[in-house]
Amino acid sequence: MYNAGASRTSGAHRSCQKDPVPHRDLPHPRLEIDRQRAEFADAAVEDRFNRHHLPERSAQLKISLLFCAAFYVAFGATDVATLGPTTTAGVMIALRVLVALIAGAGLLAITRRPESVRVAVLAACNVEIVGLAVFMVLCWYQPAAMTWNVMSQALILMAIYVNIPNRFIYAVWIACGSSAVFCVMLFVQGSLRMDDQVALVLLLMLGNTLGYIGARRFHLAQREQFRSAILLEQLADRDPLTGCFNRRVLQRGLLDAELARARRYGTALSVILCDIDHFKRINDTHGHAAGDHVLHEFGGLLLAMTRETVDSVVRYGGEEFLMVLPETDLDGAHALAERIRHAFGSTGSAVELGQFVTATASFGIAAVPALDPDAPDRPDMLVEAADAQLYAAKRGGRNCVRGVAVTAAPVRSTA
Ligand SMILES: Nc1nc2c(ncn2[C@@H]2O[C@H](COP(=O)(O)OP(=O)(O)OP(=O)(O)O)[C@@H](O)[C@H]2O)c(=O)[nH]1
Repeated sequence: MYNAGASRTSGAHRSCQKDPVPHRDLPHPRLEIDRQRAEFADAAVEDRFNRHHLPERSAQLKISLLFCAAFYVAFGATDVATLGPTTTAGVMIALRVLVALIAGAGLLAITRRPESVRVAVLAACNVEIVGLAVFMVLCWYQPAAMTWNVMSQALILMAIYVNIPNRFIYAVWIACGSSAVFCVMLFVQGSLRMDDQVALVLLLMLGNTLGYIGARRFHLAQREQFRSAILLEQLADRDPLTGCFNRRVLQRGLLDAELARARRYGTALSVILCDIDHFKRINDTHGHAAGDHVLHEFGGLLLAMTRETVDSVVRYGGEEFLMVLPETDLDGAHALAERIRHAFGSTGSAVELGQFVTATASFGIAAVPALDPDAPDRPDMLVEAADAQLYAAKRGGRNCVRGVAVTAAPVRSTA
């Protein structure tokens, strides 16, 4: 990968910014799904997926927490009916209220931190773990209602697997762990006949198996859909001949975002408009397919010589390309353009067996200097300035680089 040196600094500010447009395609292995965990294998992609689904997940979680709180407290009536107005019944109701409070705290946390995936996961885990622990205590003190309680446990399992949005792996651990504890309690308590105990254990195993299969299918299907959407978006943003971005990416605000970022952080920004010289002649002499091949090679060279995840290369027109170079000043952009010009002009493109075409390219640069209070605020000003420089390069004999610093202050140009 090309390293532009001192005048092109690292993308330190960029990592904390939200990109309107991805700079390069995510390579396909990063979109792999770990089918056991039912999550994307790459943590960054999984995070992107979670953020995308957070509003819808939070809305569902809020409803689930409300229902949990309401039903936990409502079932307190059965404690009083079974045990009468005793201290044990009072303690049970207090425990039920505790679960409702935990659910309420989760609801409050999600409302206050709607942007946090961690808070949503924590709220789901807390209510599940505390709710199940309290449920075990309630069951322990009501051995006569054990059959009903196993059925309740099976329904709670469904809520954990399906209704309460959580990480699949956490749901599996919490549901299976609580079922195991429940089975141990069933045997230790010994309030049921052995055949009933075995039947109830099988019932819990069935609940977990069905829940596992259903939840896993749901988690995988959601991620497969997300992956397809990403791949389609990548296809829509790319020019199939060169692999560079197409103009749609500019319409989606790539340059606007980079200019806004440069102005905000006081960093430099350069754009280079470049055009293959006498390209029509290549088409006319060697045919359109050969022209396509030269375009393909030129696009590949631009991509290879710019910084992955930082710079963007857009096929701007037929044989014209626009490079957007954040944190790059005029000297840095000029040096890069010279390197590309030299690399392209000195290597031919094999257009047929044993037949090479050599071509040259011209470059026009417009650069916003770092810490410039008069930096332009319209991206079209940059593109127009780069276009004027490209025109000057063409008029100046082609196969050369022209550049200008775009600012309200006196301009400096390079030749
Ligand atoms: N093979 C091929 N040719 C294309 C493509 N897009 C545009 N062109 C051709 O590129 C040529 C551009 O020609 P001009 O605009 O005259 O520019 P030029 O011949 O490069 O001359 P200068 O830019 O002045 O050096 C036209 O003949 C277009 O048909 C493409 O995708 N493939």
